[in-house]
Amino acid sequence: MAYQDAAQALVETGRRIDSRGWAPATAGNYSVRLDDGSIAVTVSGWHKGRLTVDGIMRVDGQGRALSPGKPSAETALHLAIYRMFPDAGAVLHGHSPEAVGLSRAASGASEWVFRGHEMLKAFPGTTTHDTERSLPIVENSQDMREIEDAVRPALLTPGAIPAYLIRSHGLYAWGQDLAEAERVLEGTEWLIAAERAEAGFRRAWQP
Ligand SMILES: CSC[C@@H](O)[C@@H](O)C(=O)COP(=O)(O)O
Ligand SMILES: [Zn+2]
Repeated sequence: MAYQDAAQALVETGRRIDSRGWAPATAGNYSVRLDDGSIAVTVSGWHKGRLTVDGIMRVDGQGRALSPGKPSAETALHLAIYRMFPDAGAVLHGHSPEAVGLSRAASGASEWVFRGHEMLKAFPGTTTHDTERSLPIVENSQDMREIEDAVRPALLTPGAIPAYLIRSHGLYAWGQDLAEAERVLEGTEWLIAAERAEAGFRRAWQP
């Protein structure tokens, strides 16, 4: 993707993610891998529902700025995904209350397993509901290297989905392009919301 197209697409993605309540305050960050191997990424501190193309910049594979601005504080996590997965073309990060609530309720757990949902087919390569997929959960840190080191083994496990959850922080999702990354983010958010609803109904109907 060329830079101008990527910047415009990221602005529109930010509006959609914010409209779902997954980008409150200045939370979240987004990126796209460009044709020349550099990365278009959100500038740190922008409200992601109010992005303009001035809120997008370019960095190289080491996170060094190639255009004016301070890249997202979590740029290193985006770069880690691009390094691990050569086919990844876009990374999205949101802070939905549901995803963060799940990560805190499952305190101490290193994963949350989704079983039997038709929505599992939102994950690339999953063709049936009759299976299970694990969402890795890692502890939060202000040291991006710690998060990357903690999550890498789970992400490289065969059958891993292109998403993980940072406890008390938010959800990362990626795909070969922005549309696929958004589908994974949305599918994962839906699965979390459905399981929360299920838990509520089960509680309500307990004798
Ligand atoms: C509400 S602050 C959230 C930030 O600390 C961070 O987690 C985040 O997602 C956005 O940081 P940013 O540097 O704007 O990309
Ligand atoms: Zn964040």
